[in-house]
Amino acid sequence: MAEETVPRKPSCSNHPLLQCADLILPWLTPPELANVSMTSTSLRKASASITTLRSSDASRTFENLPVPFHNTVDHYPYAYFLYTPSLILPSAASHLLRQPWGSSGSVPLSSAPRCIPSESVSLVDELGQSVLSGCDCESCGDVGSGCPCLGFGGLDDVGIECGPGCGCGPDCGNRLTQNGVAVRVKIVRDERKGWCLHSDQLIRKEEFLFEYAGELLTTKEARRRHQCYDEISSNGKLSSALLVVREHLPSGNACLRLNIDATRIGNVARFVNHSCDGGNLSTKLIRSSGALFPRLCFFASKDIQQDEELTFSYGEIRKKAIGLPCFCGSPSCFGTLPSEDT
Ligand SMILES: C[S@@+](CC[C@H](N)C(=O)[O-])C[C@H]1O[C@@H](n2cnc3c(N)ncnc32)[C@H](O)[C@@H]1O
Repeated sequence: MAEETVPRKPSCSNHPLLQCADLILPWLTPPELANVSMTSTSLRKASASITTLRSSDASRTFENLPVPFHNTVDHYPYAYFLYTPSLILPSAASHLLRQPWGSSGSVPLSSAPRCIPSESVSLVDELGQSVLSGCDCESCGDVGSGCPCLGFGGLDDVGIECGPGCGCGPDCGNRLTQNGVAVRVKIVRDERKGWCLHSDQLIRKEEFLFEYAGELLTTKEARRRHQCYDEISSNGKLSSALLVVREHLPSGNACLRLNIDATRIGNVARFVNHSCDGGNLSTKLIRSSGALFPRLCFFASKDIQQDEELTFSYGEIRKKAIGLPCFCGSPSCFGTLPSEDT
């Protein structure tokens, strides 16, 4: 005899969105997640667990070490931005509209592009001699090994590492800055400065910390975005992270301008705040043999204790200007943050 079938009311766990919540929710922005969480108790719980996972690692598992958020001053659990562990060209960035963040399964590290896909280049001096040719070594971390990349001199304030133009592989010891964030850091909320990057371990003077990753822009596009960000950030709604770096080329007459925007897509370096006394970080451009562009890398300019905030100088203030207020707290504080107009 056939059993009597009682039509069931659809339960919450049968909600189509809940059944694939783990697949969909990690792709949502914070406002979208908040909207979804209001629709049922189960989705509220699922959204809460996404938020917990997001605040436990800003790097979306792209880095070797998790980078947690800590906030005891207001209700923001994390800052929302897309993550890239290395420089990215705008053509690639424009395709990157969303990125999963907060799924219980992690994104495999191998899917993270570590270097911008660049064509092999060779830099030449005024006589047309190649000054950065790469090496044929299979392994050249040893200073005594005679690797030409280690012995190179000629560009002031520019470090040289092995790169795509070399015969060695990713494990070569002369690729110190090419493996993502090298020290334990955390992102701490401050009432006046917003998010701040802090050390979560003792860091020794001259140790490498991380590079400044983001979108590599043309100067025209950087100027356009600067103007746009200035307008929005004047009402306190945006913390822009567009950095301009100038590299003087060997001839002394030419200057390469790098515009790196980490506002929408970036890495942990986008949380480093300004300090008028220069802070505890110094920057250096690192060229890798065969890579088209140098990368801006951060090193400790002094010993840094665990929990100390990591800061550097955003630039000089040459004239009195009306700008965003500076709260660096150093005795030499100028009162205003450096910008293109100061
Ligand atoms: C690159 S972001 C740094 C991270 C930023 N605090 C955040 O919450 O995302 C630069 C912005 O941080 C803030 N900032 C950086 N240094 C500061 C300082 N010394 N005093 C006040 N605000 C600062 C300004 O809003 C600036 O536009």
